[in-house]
Parts: sequence; C-alpha cells; structure tokens
Amino acid sequence: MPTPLDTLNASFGLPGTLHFDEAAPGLPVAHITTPLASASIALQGAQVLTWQPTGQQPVLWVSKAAIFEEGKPVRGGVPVCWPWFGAVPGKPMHGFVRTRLWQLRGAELDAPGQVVLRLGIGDDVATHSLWDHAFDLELTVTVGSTLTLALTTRNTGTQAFEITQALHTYLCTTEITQTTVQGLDACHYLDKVQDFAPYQQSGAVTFQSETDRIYTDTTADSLIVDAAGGRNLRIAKQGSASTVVWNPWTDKEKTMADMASGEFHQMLCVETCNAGPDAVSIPAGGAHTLVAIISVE
Ligand SMILES: O=P(O)(O)OC[C@H]1O[C@@H](O)[C@H](O)[C@@H](O)[C@@H]1O
Repeated sequence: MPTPLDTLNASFGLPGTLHFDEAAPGLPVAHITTPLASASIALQGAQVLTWQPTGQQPVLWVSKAAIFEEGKPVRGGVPVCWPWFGAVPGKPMHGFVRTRLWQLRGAELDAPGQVVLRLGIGDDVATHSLWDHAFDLELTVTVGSTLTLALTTRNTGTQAFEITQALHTYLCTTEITQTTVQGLDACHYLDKVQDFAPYQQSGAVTFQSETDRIYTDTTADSLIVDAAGGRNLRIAKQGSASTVVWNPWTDKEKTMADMASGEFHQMLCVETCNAGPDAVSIPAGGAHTLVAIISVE
C-alpha cells in the first residue's frame, strides 16, 4: 500500500531535481535542487520554506525554534496569509490557508531550467465555517535564480467577495540595525505598534525598535540593503497595493515560543500585500493575481 509520500514522489518527483519527504508526520515538503538554486516548499500552507540561489547565502529566514506540526503556522519562509491579513476577532490570525494542507497540482522543469510547482486549495465545509465563500486559490512557485510566487484567487461563487492578503516573506539579514529598506520613501503607512496611527515615510526604513507597518497605496519594488552582509535583496511585485515591514525586536520576540532568543537581529519581513485599506474586491467568476519576485543583487 503506497503512502501519500510514495504517491507524491511517484506522481510529481523529478529524479535528481525534485523529491518529497516529511518535516513531521503528515507534513510533506518538496525539495528542489537545480544548477540555478535549491528550495523547499511545505504542502501545508503552500509555504516556501527555503530558497538559496547557487553561489549565494540563504535568502529566506526560518526560525531555529520553528514548530512543524499539522495545523500550526511555521515561523519563517513565505506564509500565505489569506483571505484576511492580520487579526480578525474570534478567527485565526492571517486567515486560514497557512495552516491547511494544499494539493500539489503540477511540477515541471521549464525551458530555462527553473522548477515550477503549482499548489491549490478550494473551499469546503471547514472554510465555509470561517469564511462563507466559494473560491479556488492557486500558488505558482517558480524556483530559479529568482524566486517568483504568484497567488491567484478565483471567485467561484455567485457573489462578489473582498479579501486582504500577504505573501508574508521572512528574509535573512546579517544585522537588522545595519539593514535598511528602500523604495517606500514618501509612502503613507499605518503603524501597528502605535495602534494603526497614520504616518508618512521619509527616506529609507531603518530599524531601532519593534517595527510593524502597513505601507499603503504602493506598487514599488522594495530593496533590502544588508550593509553588514554586503548584499541587497529586491522584491518586485504585481497586483499588490501594500507592503508590510515587520521586525518584532526584543520584547515581542520573547512572547513567541517559535522564535529563539536574539533571532530578531538576523531577520525581517517585507511582505507583498493587499492589506488594510487596500482590500481587493473580486466579482463572481473573477480572479486576481498577487505576485512577488525576489532576487539577490
Ligand atoms: O505571529 P504571526 O501570526 O505569524 O504574525 C506575525 C506578524 O505578522 C506581520 O505581518 C504582522 O504585521 C504582525 O503584527 C504580526 O505579529
């Protein structure tokens, strides 16, 4: 009797390039190795966990204390927050798809040598109890010398619905106090550390304390300048009107069981979003695609 893992390997494995194992029982992970890059992607949450272009240090950050358990969010990589971003009273933080098992719909090696995975999830009784809409959600992950995530929301119901969402990207940095984010100068933001007070950015974003901001009405690339590491990361985006920048700093880090002490120094999140006032309305039968393209410069 083949296990679900045997079936994944038999149906989608690409010898020498793509195989599946489990991070914990019931948590399958796709492992990709090509001449261009290596990566791993958990089927729970369709969560890209790691991506490392050949010749580079890892780009995505995962906590040493991350918890790999069915139904629990994983602290790192790129969680998909959907159909809401942030807190909704009485409902799971950041929506419900990051803790559910997605289906692998396709895996192929394209002409330039990138691996393209398609993962999907649809509505069922459990999702209707949290959010009463019919939908199909598909994430296409293209792993090469750049990493591209494209999240397509299809409204398969008969009435329009509204979503907020994020490709909640955790990035490695060498030292947060020497890291800046360019591309958000003059943008308006809501400061979650100050109860969503509105501000306007002046110059690059710098980090000296807990930082949790929703930059609204911005389609610009973000350039993460890791001065201590001597490299820049670029996140370009499409279908996204907001960018969230987050670092928990000392006190908040202490409240999180799945972050090890002092790890906030080596990470930050720059999230490709439609959040806060940038909610997206999708008519019955309509679709919307949110894209993040991550590269090292
Ligand atoms: O701990 P979670 O649910 O993964 O959320 C992490 C952070 O995610 C960020 O996107 C939010 O802006 C923060 O407020 C939040 O703390």
